[in-house]
Amino acid sequence: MENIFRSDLFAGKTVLVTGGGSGIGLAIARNFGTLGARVVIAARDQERLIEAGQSLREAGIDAIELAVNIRDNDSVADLIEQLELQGIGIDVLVNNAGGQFAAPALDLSANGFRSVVDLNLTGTFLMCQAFARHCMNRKLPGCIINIVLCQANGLPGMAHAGAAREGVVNLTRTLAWEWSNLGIRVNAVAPGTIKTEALDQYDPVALQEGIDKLLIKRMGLPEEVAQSVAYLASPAAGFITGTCLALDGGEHLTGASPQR
Ligand SMILES: CCCCCCC/C=C/C(=O)SCCNC(=O)CCNC(=O)[C@H](O)C(C)(C)COP(=O)(O)OP(=O)(O)OC[C@H]1O[C@@H](n2cnc3c(N)ncnc32)[C@H](O)[C@@H]1OP(=O)(O)O
Ligand SMILES: NC(=O)C1=CN([C@@H]2O[C@H](COP(=O)(O)OP(=O)(O)OC[C@H]3O[C@@H](n4cnc5c(N)ncnc54)[C@H](OP(=O)(O)O)[C@@H]3O)[C@@H](O)[C@H]2O)C=CC1
Repeated sequence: MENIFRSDLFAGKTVLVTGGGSGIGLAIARNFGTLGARVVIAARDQERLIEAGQSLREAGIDAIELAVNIRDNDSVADLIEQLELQGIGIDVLVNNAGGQFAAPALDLSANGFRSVVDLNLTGTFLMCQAFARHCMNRKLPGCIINIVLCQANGLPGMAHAGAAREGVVNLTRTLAWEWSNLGIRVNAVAPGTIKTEALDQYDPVALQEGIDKLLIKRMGLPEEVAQSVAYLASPAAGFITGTCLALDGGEHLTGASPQR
């Protein structure tokens, strides 16, 4: 897909993308790298992360991979400490790591609910907090973009994820308030169904039914998410904070979420 941005837009900037070893996160990292940024990709699966890092470097991108489990505060602190020890300052944080499983609310165990909230809400908060402290230490501004998912009409079949992601949208607004005096802009992007390998875990018939109900009848592309994220991180979005951008083929209007 054509890149609409200037190729040196993020020269001199460093962008940290959680879950950057696969799917949407890797597309986001590749896009920032193509636009001149150094990128740090962080996730749990080291093998996949290294392979992703190599693919970025082969494309001429300055890429570093580091391990993190965003659900674990010590792991998050360790990630930031490693970056600081290496003299790497982060300008943009993209909280992309996340996920869930499909299950009717009546069947969800307390632990199953908690694990999805832990990953998507608590994990995102821990990363945001560590990043804000890092910005304070550097005495420099920053930018956070939280990837959520289209939950505006509720998320039947994924109550835990809907609650967690709506929590992240509210967190986005609150942190935009609290950290405006630090020069940190905080925004979110809410994708609908985006064509990545992670969709293999969902029923293809249900997926197609959802797409048929959209205003734009196709899946979104990871590159489309990546360009929206780049826009929100760019100076062109310098007056935007506390928002959530729906990138979903109109799903937030049509309520096309299938019974998952
Ligand atoms: C119809 C299609 C709609 C498509 C919409 C598409 C929109 C969204 C797309 C995406 O988000 S793409 C997704 C990207 N990746 C993922 O979703 C995978 C992420 N999953 C995970 O990381 C983990 O599975 C998890 C959800 C965080 C859970 O990990 P954890 O290590 O905490 O799990 P466990 O310790 O194994 O289990 C904890 C608890 O949860 C229950 N559980 C786990 N998986 C399932 C499952 N598939 N079904 C039911 N229950 C599950 C598990 O049983 C444990 O509960 P207890 O048994 O202890 O009560
Ligand atoms: N594809 C879609 O249709 C949509 C996806 N989304 C969201 O976009 C994001 C990316 O999705 P997508 O690329 O499709 O799926 P992926 O499964 O490829 O991406 C999820 C990423 O999160 C990382 N991750 C998961 N748990 C943790 C953890 N505890 N700590 C650190 N990293 C973690 C995974 O890496 P690892 O396992 O190595 O840790 C993986 O790289 C997710 O938050 C997803 O829910 C939102 C709407 C739609």
